[in-house]
Amino acid sequence: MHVVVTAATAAEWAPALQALQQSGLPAAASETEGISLAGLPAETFMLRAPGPFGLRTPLRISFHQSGVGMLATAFSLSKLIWGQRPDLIIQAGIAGTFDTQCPLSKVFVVDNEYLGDTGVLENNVWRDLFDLKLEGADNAPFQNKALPNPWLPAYNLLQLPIVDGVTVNAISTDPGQIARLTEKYKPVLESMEGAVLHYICRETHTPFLQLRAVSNYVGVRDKKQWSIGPAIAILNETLLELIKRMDEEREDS
Ligand SMILES: O=C(O)c1cccc(C(=O)CC[C@H]2O[C@@H](n3cnc4c(=O)[nH]cnc43)[C@H](O)[C@@H]2O)c1
Repeated sequence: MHVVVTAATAAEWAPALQALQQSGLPAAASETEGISLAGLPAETFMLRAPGPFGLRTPLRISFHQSGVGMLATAFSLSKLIWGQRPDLIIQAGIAGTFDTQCPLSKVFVVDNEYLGDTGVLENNVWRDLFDLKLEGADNAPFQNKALPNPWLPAYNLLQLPIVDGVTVNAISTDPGQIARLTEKYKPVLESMEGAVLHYICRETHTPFLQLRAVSNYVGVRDKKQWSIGPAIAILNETLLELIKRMDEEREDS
């Protein structure tokens, strides 16, 4: 089984990569493109030896940097999927939250994703592709105007809290925009790549999981109030725990 961990920036998965490098697990040069963008060693880690009689294939973990935003992510994830056909893609990243009661650094998995800035803002009313009748509510890959993750029951092995997310090209700063997105989609998280993962993986039938740690409250522009370091630390601890659980579950099966 080949699992690819992808993030907008290499910084978001660097602690997990480092932990695997220091673990002594066998590492092989990976064909994963994108990782070289970060100037980091291209490696694929093999967890556990194949089972008795060599019947079980090892769990292969490799790392991929998609770039920030929808455009870079769409290109690099498409290339990754068509080139390597991974068995699972885990998008690991930081995110803003719309929930002012949510503690910073909390880790979630995302079910429904929405495109938060594809449409038109007219007289202060936000109309998305479905309102504009440019897309059908259930036209693939959409389902009920959203991009849900049907693989969540299979891969949310740590039973992390499940929330919905909205994806934007430009981080939301305007209170009016934040209110419109909150009212229309009721998202807990905002990212710049999530919906792309859901869209492309649904289209290509590639299992996926979006794992996000909260780094900031949406709309807060003072970077000193962001909590990027702690969010990345807990995100990577969770990622390693998930990989370990995945490996154990394969051992049991
Ligand atoms: O501070 C800025 O001006 C700025 C402009 C563009 C991007 C950033 C990032 O730090 C984004 C990195 C990464 O983090 C995700 N992210 C984190 N918080 C949010 C948010 O409130 N809204 C949307 N995305 C967010 C995003 O997925 C980026 O890839 C800073």
